[in-house]
Amino acid sequence: MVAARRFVVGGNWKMNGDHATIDGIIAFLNQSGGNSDVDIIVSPPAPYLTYVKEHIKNNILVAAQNCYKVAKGAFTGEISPAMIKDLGLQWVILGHSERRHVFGESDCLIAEKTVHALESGLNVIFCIGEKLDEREAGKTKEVNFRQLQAIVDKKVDWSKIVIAYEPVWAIGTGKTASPEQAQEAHESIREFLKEKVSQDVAASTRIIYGGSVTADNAAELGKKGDIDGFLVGGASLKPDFVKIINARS
Ligand SMILES: O=C[C@H](O)COP(=O)(O)O
Repeated sequence: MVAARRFVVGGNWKMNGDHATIDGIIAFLNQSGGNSDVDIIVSPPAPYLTYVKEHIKNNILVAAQNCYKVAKGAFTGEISPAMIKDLGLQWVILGHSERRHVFGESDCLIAEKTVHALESGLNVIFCIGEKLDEREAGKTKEVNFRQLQAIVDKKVDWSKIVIAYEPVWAIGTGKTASPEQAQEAHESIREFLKEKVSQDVAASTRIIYGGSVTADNAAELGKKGDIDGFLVGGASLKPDFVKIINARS
């Protein structure tokens, strides 16, 4: 029997913050008391990973925002899963739309990075999602399935993966997917996993939603059966993030 999926809320700080503002975020998170029913994962910029790990409460996990596909070497500007592990961290975000569309990362590279991160002992928040023109062309499923197929082909350990469905048109735009639009996409992703991987993986893999999640829309999104949490950008920098963490409580 497959265990119930535990709610997970990630805060992706992207390239934001300095010691002063990060101290403020740590303060409101540490004061919030957390939520024993929710996995909380914050993802600061790489230079602040250790600082956040050392100052945030132990029940809040810390993730890197990216990593490369090998352990070490002449790859200026990159960090490796081995380094993330060496900092005492367990999570990395891969395939974020900004990595795909601003930095031109391909499905193939993201799959290679995912395999290496998993083999190095990290858990991965694996991001997928369609652009506006792709949605308008009726290609939402096609894009999501293509991005997922890249790791299905690699026979990965799905117990260490959280899928983040983040429609690109909803990221940082204030245009949240409606609960129905998000549920439809999540349900189709779960069907895809059932068909391409297994019934158990489909039932147990957590699929979280990202794209203009706020304290005002999180509760309705979180009521949908296939939405297992959120990956939050802008709102994760503000005290309202605590309300998003508690949206399903
Ligand atoms: O990783 C987070 C997503 O890109 C969502 O960002 P946002 O909440 O600012 O739209």
